[in-house]
Amino acid sequence: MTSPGRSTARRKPPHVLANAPFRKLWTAMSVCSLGDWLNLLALTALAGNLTAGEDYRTQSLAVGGVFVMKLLPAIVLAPLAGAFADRFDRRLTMFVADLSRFTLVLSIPLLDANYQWLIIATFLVECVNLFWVPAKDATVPNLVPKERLEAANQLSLLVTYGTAPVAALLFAMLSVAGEGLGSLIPYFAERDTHLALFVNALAYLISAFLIFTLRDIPRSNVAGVAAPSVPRQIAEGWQFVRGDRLVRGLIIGMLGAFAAGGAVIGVAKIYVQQGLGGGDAAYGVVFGAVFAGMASGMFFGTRLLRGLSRRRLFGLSIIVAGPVLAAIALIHNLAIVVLLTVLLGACAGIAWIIGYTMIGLEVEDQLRGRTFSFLQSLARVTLLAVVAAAPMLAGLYGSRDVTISGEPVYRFDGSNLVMLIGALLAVGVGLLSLRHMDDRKGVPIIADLIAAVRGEQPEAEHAEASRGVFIAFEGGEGSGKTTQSRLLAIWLRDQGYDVVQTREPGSTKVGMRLRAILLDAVHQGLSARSEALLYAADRAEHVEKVILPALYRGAMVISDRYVDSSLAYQGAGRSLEQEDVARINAWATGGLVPDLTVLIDTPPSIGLTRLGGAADRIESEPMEFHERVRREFRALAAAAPDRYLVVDGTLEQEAVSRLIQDRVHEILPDPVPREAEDITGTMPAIRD
Ligand SMILES: Nc1ncnc2c1ncn2[C@@H]1O[C@H](COP(=O)(O)OP(=O)(O)OP(=O)(O)O)[C@@H](O)[C@H]1O
Ligand SMILES: Cc1cn([C@H]2C[C@H](O)[C@@H](COP(=O)(O)O)O2)c(=O)[nH]c1=O
Repeated sequence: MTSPGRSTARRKPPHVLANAPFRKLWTAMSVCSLGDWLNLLALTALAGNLTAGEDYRTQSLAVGGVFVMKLLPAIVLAPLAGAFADRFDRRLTMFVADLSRFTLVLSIPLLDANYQWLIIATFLVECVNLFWVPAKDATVPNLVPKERLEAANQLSLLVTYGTAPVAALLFAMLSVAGEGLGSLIPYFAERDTHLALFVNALAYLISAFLIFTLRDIPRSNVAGVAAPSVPRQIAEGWQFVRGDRLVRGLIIGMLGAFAAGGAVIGVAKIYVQQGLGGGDAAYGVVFGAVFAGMASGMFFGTRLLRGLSRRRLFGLSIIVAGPVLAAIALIHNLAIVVLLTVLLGACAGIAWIIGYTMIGLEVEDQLRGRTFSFLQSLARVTLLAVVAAAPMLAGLYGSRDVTISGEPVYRFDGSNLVMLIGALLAVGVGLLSLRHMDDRKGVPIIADLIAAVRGEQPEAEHAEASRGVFIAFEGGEGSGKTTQSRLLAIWLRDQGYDVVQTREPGSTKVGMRLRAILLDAVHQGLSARSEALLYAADRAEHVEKVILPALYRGAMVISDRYVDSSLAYQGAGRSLEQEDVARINAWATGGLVPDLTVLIDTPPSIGLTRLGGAADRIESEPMEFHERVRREFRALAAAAPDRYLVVDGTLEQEAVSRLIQDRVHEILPDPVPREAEDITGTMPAIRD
């Protein structure tokens, strides 16, 4: 038996944080992010406290005003700030921005600011942030080699969001400490949020110092292209998104989740204060619970439900957020609300990570940046609209007591109402995106969920066929499927496996005739539905006559194309309803799903030029057709990453083979079947 062709170990490049200038910038980023979150908490809490004596409506609007001021500059001034970052000395921009933020934040406690100054200072701090962030983003590539850029960006993202729960905890602690300090230093008495604001200002000062000492940032910069305005980004992004059903479903889901989250953020301070009777510390804990939940959802959620289709998990997590939010709205108990908030955050975390990953994989390289900025711009606008509207709505509704025999037994106020509306929105949006994206139509979602919770594979008619291993190769024309399936079969046979190498269409007697009908260029004008049915008919024959018998006897089956080809070519390519194509194929195959699908992802512009001879009926389709096919393949892989290996088909053949072997190696059974070992075990000992 030959040993498997593992890739030779390469020397690991040093961790991106080993790079001293980047480490310094990253430390400044971390301190600033912590300051930013602390700022949000302290200012919304202060707005609530400054209007504590006022009626419910005034208080709601006061807190809402802070959120509006925090989001408004990003929408109005972002392109200007981006252009500034490209034209001026970035180090100086960041240093001056840090000092300005320090002064503005410090002015609030020092001047014992009233609400008007609080709002003005909030707006100005956010304007300054708009200059700091693009200058920082533009600096990272100056400090980090190209191959470590992705790792550097991941670390930036980690501190941007990872500091939120830390800031929430710090805020809760500073609020308690501020109260204690009040009895020692009279200044802090009745000024609960001031200590947090001092710490917030200090964070900006520390960042200013770090940036000042960071000499590696180039002084002059090449003038870049200014970022397009938010409305333009939205209009451009929509052009692409509206044509893609999956991305549309993802964006609807993510924006709905944002809107529901915005509703909670907008009323959180008032809800904790009025509904739960909590102070600033409780507000900090509830705020932190959202982020702790998000982090655990991103990390554990997708791992726990590994077997569930990603598309289903995405929709389900948004739907489940609805009842959780409704429970938060109605149960007036701080401990229970904190636990439910962690669960709510987990749902949001699952949806966010799946959505982001799927968009990243689904969207073409050259469109990805635009799609993300479209999503971000729309998310900002949605958040601004909801965060501004939520407290207003809460204020308009006011607060009402539910009475029994004249006795007040329950208080239902505007924040409860807003959260209930948010809950309904989450359920509606979750259902809508599930409708857009479900890839297992006809399979009951509850059964799927139970199977996933138990760690089982989704149910199929041919569960008993699982003695063998079924590997499918997918990809566009000339991507390298035939080459790689042949090489894999040789590699496996070398190791003693019983291998059946097959293909679609045309691996049975009937199938060969169907292949001729399907691919012969004389059959132009074949209707899309007939085409889909003919491919499904070939597949039904293939599964019954070739694949299942081989799997039953424990063989490794390698098929060049399977169901995904129909979803990509007939579904996306011919624009048939995806769920119809999925349904006829689920019926044709009895639900047999490959253990692993290897997608060889090759741009059609390259794959088509690799083919020799006259183009067949499908190869001669226009380039947009093949682009749609490629996108769908990638989306299918993104929806169930555990069951797919996506390989870059433009790599050298040997490199592609090695990646495939590495992945297949993980699912290989013992080449000698257990029964054979049992038999060997009972053989009489060989004597001379
Ligand atoms: N990684 C690669 N780099 C360059 N050329 C390749 C690579 N893989 C395969 N080829 C070549 O591209 C051509 C098409 O390969 P192959 O037949 O394996 O593709 P395919 O995906 O099966 O195509 P189709 O589905 O259209 O039959 C062959 O000439 C093959 O030698
Ligand atoms: C299985 C399957 C295939 N097709 C298309 C894709 C290709 O153009 C041909 C098969 O040719 P190959 O050289 O053997 O790859 O058929 C399809 O449209 N739908 C399917 O389900």
